Amino acid sequence: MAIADLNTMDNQQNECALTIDSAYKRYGPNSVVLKGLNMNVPQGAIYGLLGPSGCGKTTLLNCIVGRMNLDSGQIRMQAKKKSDVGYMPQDVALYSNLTIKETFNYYGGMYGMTMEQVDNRSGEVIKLLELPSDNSIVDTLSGGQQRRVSFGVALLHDPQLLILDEPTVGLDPLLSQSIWDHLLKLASHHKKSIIITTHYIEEARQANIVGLMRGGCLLAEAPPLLMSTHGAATLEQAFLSLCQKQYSSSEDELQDNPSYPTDGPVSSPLNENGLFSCSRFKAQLIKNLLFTLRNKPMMMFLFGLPLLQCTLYNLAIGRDPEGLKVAIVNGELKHGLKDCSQYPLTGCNLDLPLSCRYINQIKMKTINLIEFDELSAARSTVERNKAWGMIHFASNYTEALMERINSTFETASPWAIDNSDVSVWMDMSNQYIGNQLRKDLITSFVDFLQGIYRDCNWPTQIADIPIKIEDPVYGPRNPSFIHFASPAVVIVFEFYLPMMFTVGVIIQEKVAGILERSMAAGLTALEIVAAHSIVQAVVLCVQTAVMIIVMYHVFDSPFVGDFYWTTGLLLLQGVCGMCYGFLVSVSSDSMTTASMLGLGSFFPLSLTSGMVWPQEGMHTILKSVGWLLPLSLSTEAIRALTARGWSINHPTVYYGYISTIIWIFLFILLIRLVIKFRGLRGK
Ligand SMILES: Nc1ncnc2c1ncn2[C@@H]1O[C@H](COP(=O)(O)OP(=O)(O)OP(=O)(O)O)[C@@H](O)[C@H]1O
Repeated sequence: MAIADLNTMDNQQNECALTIDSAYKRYGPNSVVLKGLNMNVPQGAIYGLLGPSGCGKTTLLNCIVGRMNLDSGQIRMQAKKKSDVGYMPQDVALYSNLTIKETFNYYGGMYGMTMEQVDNRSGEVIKLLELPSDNSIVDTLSGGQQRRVSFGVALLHDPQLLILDEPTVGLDPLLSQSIWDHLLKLASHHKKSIIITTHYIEEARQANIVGLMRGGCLLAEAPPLLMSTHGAATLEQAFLSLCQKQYSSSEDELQDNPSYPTDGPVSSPLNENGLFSCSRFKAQLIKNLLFTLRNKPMMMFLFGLPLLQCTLYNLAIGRDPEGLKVAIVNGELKHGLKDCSQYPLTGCNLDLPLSCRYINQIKMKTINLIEFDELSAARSTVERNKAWGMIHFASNYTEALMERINSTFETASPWAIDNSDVSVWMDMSNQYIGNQLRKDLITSFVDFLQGIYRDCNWPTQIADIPIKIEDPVYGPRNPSFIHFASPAVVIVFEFYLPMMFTVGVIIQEKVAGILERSMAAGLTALEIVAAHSIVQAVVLCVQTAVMIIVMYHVFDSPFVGDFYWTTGLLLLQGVCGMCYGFLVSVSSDSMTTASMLGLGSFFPLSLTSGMVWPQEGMHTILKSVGWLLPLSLSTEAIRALTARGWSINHPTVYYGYISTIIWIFLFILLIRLVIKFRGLRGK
């Protein structure tokens, strides 16, 4: 039973609401879904597309409404604009935290309806579909109620062509029948054309025309009665015999056929309704605001995270370690450290044990000394990780030190030199703590020696190393790691927070099929970007303010530069992060891929930004290309602005601006390329 044999409609071409010729579509070389499918949907008829699961019904509808393109073939439609079509996808595809009314307002905006029109139509639809109160949040509705809202969205703007992907799944038989009655009325009284997919033969019987689909081909299309009289007693039998015929034919071999036609892509003839419409933009913006404001975990994430991260950063990082334990063996004190309490710690008493004065100086650095009699016991404590190092004073330390002080390089004896050395063994497995202890021991010694010189009225400069560190040109006298890293931390947060927000919102909508449904209703990429950017801009301003207050006011990261240029660069960095977020969103089809792209880039970008280590200390290769990355030059610019007070005239600052602007344009270019080659939805 060929299609031509069953096609009894004269001059159908002229009366068709939709005609499809030789449609081919595949998802991959071994996944051909549509195989030369032909289809004719008459004007003012219900066309029941009947076929088993996986035969390609949804793929076909997606190509008709413009959610994806055919690889080859032709689609002709009487409907010209996307708003002439009402589409109900298989998934519910609704914003879960909007009310029914807000959902209708949103789609009304997509279709360019006035508020009054939306109010009137939504009232009719709610009544017809027996929906609960229009203030009910979609998420609180049952599965069946959500499907009815989704159906209501397709009916809302009274389109001339309705495309419904399994609208009656999950509905009770009475409601299903009332929906079918309404569809029959729409077709017969209002001359609406309706394509409806279903698995159920019983249901398809009510359609004016039934298209039997299997394995990507339309086996036959005709009124149900006529189909059953063409050699088969029932619709079921007609379907069965067609399936058997197809099985013995060679159509199934198409998958391996190297001559798969690829003269496409062939897109839906429905035009885009213009690149930008105020009505759609407004609907999208209101929806974004409601979606963000109602999403409490997201609100906490957006505003709580910068606060928490900046506070934690300041509390957890950059402080000098305190109370470090060090073992001590003092050979010149008979009864151990308690002897020190008998001796004065000031004055020019050069015959008393001077090691006590040095020990006192060490204690001022908040080092905790643990006393031992034997070197072996002290060493074992360090080896057992109970102390970070050990110090040893020889039994005649004071005598040797005084001889060393009083001698010249000609008269100093090896005995004096040996015994006046304070021997130190360190646990250097922790570089930061090891270096800190070493520095503390050396500076304590200089302070101790200068104290003796002062008390003995000798010139104290002699006891110092002959380098005079004057006031710094930039920065404080004792800079900390936290001050070094804070520009990079601010830049990294400023880049990644908008990136995560953008990815979170877009991918969530994409995965749920909501984005595609809105785009099938006419929403354009420009409107999506514009509406998201406005919400993102507000969020970004608040996040930036939070970070500036916490980093530079609550805590004491240096900020000596121009406030406006600094804030400007931070906001620009946020825009750059948002653009990267859009790029990740259009390149990913799932939250997992998006997370991998986001997290995968976080470490390389933050490590090379100078957050952990100065760029000057990186490997030569990295140093030569690292400045090309999006966070490197902007981090240096923020450091120059906040810590050095340089202005926009300085190359370090304007290079930061230029680099960020170039990256923004680069991301936009990449977004356009990805959309061009794989579409917003992906292939
Ligand atoms: N994005 C995709 N990538 C790869 N294969 C896909 C994709 N979408 C669908 N397919 C495959 O294409 C075939 C047809 O799927 P489609 O959803 O069009 O079938 P269907 O007839 O609508 O099924 P159902 O009635 O169960 O919804 C299936 O084998 C499916 O696995």
